[in-house]
Amino acid sequence: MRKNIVAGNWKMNKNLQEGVELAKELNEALKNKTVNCDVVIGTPFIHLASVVNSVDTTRIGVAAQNCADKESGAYTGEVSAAMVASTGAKYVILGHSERRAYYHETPELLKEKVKLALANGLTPIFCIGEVLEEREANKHFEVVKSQVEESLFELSPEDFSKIVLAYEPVWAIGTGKTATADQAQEIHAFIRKTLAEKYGQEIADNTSILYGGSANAGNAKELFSNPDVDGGLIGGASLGVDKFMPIIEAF
Ligand SMILES: O=C(CO)COP(=O)(O)O
Repeated sequence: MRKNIVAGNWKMNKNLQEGVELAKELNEALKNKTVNCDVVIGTPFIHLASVVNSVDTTRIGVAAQNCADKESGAYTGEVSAAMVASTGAKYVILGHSERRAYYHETPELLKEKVKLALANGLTPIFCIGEVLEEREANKHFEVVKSQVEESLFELSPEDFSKIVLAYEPVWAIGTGKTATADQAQEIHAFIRKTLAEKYGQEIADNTSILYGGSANAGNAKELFSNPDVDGGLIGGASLGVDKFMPIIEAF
């Protein structure tokens, strides 16, 4: 059966010392506590190794927020999937709308990143989601469908079954405007149906589909109570244990 996952995406926040401190605080808060979801934190690259060494990685999975589309070599400034994996990180967030919009990441490029992440044993948390104009034009279903088709549907069923999806409507990210529980359920169910048509019901049923976009302690319970919402990818509210723990405990 699919897993419930609450994943933090710190984005470009926290210097190294602050990041390690936050990771340690979260580790402490989770100690001796039973929670009903897997917990992941997505840190900047330079934090990865220190954060991995600061937490019980059987309780907290560590994620990079990106990786290169090339294996290795003369690509100044890039960080490969193998390098990410060598830190002990287990996940990589790929296809975030901020990377698509600000760094011009294309479906083709993301396809390469996903392949390399999988080849290096990382679990991709693959982000999809429409912008406001697409939602208003009622195009959100076709947008998310093509996002998964374009970057993921060449994967073998075995590889696809290692993917975690995150539906993040761009209009809800960092805006304080969350999708309603019904809007989230409607599109998550549609995404699962899309997966079932391609890979069969069993793989679709086993794929975790997270919601992201202004999720917080106040709305997490309602969002997560939907049958097709398997957790959250949390930005702002993952930057403090006081805000992140209640979301973890919403399951
Ligand atoms: O983009 C997000 C997570 O990847 C969501 O960010 P916020 O939770 O800050 O809206």
